Amino acid sequence: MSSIMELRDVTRCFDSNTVLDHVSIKVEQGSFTALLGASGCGKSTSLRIMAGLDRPTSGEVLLNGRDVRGQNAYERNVAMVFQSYALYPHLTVAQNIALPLTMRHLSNLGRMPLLGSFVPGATEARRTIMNKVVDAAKSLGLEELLDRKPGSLSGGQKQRVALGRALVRDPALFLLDEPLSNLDARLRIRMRSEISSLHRLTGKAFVYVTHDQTEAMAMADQIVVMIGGQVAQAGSPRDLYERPVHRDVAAFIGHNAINFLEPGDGINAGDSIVGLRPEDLTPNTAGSLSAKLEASEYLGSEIMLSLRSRRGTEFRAIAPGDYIVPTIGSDIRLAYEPQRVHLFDAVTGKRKSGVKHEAVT
Ligand SMILES: Nc1ncnc2c1ncn2[C@@H]1O[C@H](COP(=O)(O)OP(=O)(O)OP(=O)(O)O)[C@@H](O)[C@H]1O
Repeated sequence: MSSIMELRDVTRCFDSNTVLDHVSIKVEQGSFTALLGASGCGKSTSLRIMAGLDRPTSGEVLLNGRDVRGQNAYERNVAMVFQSYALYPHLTVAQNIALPLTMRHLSNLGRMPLLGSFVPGATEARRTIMNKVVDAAKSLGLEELLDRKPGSLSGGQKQRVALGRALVRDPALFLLDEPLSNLDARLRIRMRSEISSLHRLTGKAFVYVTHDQTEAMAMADQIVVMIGGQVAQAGSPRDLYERPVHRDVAAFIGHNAINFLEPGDGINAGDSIVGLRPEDLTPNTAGSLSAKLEASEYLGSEIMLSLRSRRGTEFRAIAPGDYIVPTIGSDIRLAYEPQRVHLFDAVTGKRKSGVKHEAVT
């Protein structure tokens, strides 16, 4: 498959501050790529460079295989959706959605409400634009709101208008910068599936910036994990969950924070750090790992157990919802599948393979 967008060895410095450090990212045609990482890791800067709103200090930016470093944002066929919606408060929903088309297809005079009708071709152009606006509004459930002003809309509706404005441009690439972070948790989940549907509907590539791993896991087919201005790992959600190349990636991915156990915590893996997810560790009287039970949280379908190793490390395990929780303070045994153990170098944090590990009983 060919890339619609590629950052090739991009570095971006602001004075002496290197914000992107030799970043390479490939976005395939029609894919959904999430740029995931903590605040300040360089996600937005990468997206702005893709959009043409910022330029790399060195490295290449390829849109459809062509170097676009010399092109401004408006010359690239990409649409960007911001967290802040960036809507014009004095324009109606229809006018906000139509804006990129009116700017492109109507002259200053043609845009004027009355005089515009005397400009040759303007009426026809307006009709075409209105049809596109109505189509976009239909696919986003905004038909009823076309005459309203942004001030009277909810956060979710405003974000839909911002998406509509991107949609009417029929761009080659959609760039979305934390578009859901101003919404409450329930609406975020709903909008998440709406954005996924929009992606399927358009068949275009989406690049989506987020610091929320759940969002990235739920929507993306490629996740690019960025740490400190570098790409730590790029791959499918499953790759990243099952084979994180670094302990920091392992710590970032997964609904429950992964446990890191050190030598002496009960699993002998030489001097490696052992990564074991709570969902891969469960109470079992025949289990090989022993720990003190410190607390339990009943979550309905499962019970989250907080434990402490004999060396003093805190970690967590998950028991099924019908597990009879022993007295707090007692020692319990836990089992895990050996293939679910991740081993990381204690110094570099890099994933190790081929190192044996066994429980110390
Ligand atoms: N115009 C600028 N001038 C100086 N420093 C900047 C500029 N833009 C970004 N930075 C710095 O670059 C770093 C990366 O910023 P960026 O916005 O790309 O991070 P991010 O991962 O998107 O973070 P967030 O999730 O908080 O938006 C930050 O330390 C930021 O302060």
